[in-house]
Amino acid sequence: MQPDEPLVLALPKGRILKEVMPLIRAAGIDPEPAFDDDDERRLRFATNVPGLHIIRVRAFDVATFVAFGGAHLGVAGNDVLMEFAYDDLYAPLDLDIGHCRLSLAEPDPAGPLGHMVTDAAGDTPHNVGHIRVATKYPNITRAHFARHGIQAECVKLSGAMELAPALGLSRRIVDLVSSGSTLKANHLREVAVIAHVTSRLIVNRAAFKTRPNTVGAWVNRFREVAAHAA
Ligand SMILES: Nc1ncnc2c1ncn2[C@@H]1O[C@H](COP(=O)(O)OP(=O)(O)OP(=O)(O)O)[C@@H](O)[C@H]1O
Ligand SMILES: O=P(O)(O)OC[C@H]1O[C@H](OP(=O)(O)OP(=O)(O)O)[C@H](O)[C@@H]1O
Repeated sequence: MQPDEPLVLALPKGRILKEVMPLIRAAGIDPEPAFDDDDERRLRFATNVPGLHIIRVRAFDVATFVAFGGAHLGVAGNDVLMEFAYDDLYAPLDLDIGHCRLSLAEPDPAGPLGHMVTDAAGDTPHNVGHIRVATKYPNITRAHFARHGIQAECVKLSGAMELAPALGLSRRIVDLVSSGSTLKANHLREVAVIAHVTSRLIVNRAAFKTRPNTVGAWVNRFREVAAHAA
């Protein structure tokens, strides 16, 4: 990471992008027009700010790009930050967007999956020394159950976790919940909230130390913008 290299800001390309762009623009950053073109195949974009580029990557990869120094700044949910627990980044600012929760869910006893008291791993609601859970968050899930003295075997999925109980992968899932409508539509119920989730501004620690004037100035700018939006 050379001091004269452009600063790189990593943004998640999925659902959070719509919520984060007003903050980016309020901070005075306008990406080149191609950024808004869904057919554009480039992933790195110049902005109106000389020496500041934006990359558009998957939400789960923002933390990795920033932790490895490929990007200096980024926006990521604390679900992603908890899952990876990178030492090389820090999250100085809650942007108060992307509100949801990371929860444990299981078949709703009153619904058509209510008969599912066991899963392929043999666990029951009353015999849970070892259980199986389908999730995109195996590290958080294992740590959560370990705190309760339970060993969780995780089936790693990248989406559509809510299908797992009906199709026999696992009785339980750990996934993000916002309105609760996805759980309901799949005959599941939320049984425990593991973490409340919002999106954070994240910063590569080394970049913050070696380029305090530029990286620190952006952190301050986003702090002002977030305070004003609140
Ligand atoms: N239902 C939701 N409501 C609010 N925020 C959410 C919700 N689901 C996810 N988020 C937040 O958005 C981030 C990205 O969501 P998700 O992992 O579902 O990716 P995506 O936007 O579907 O894109 P992709 O899976 O293609 O990377 C999550 O890490 C979380 O912080
Ligand atoms: O409680 P709700 O308001 O229904 O939201 C929860 C859903 O939102 C997220 O999925 P998303 O829509 O991002 O799709 P994905 O499975 O492709 O990540 C999450 O994984 C849940 O499936």
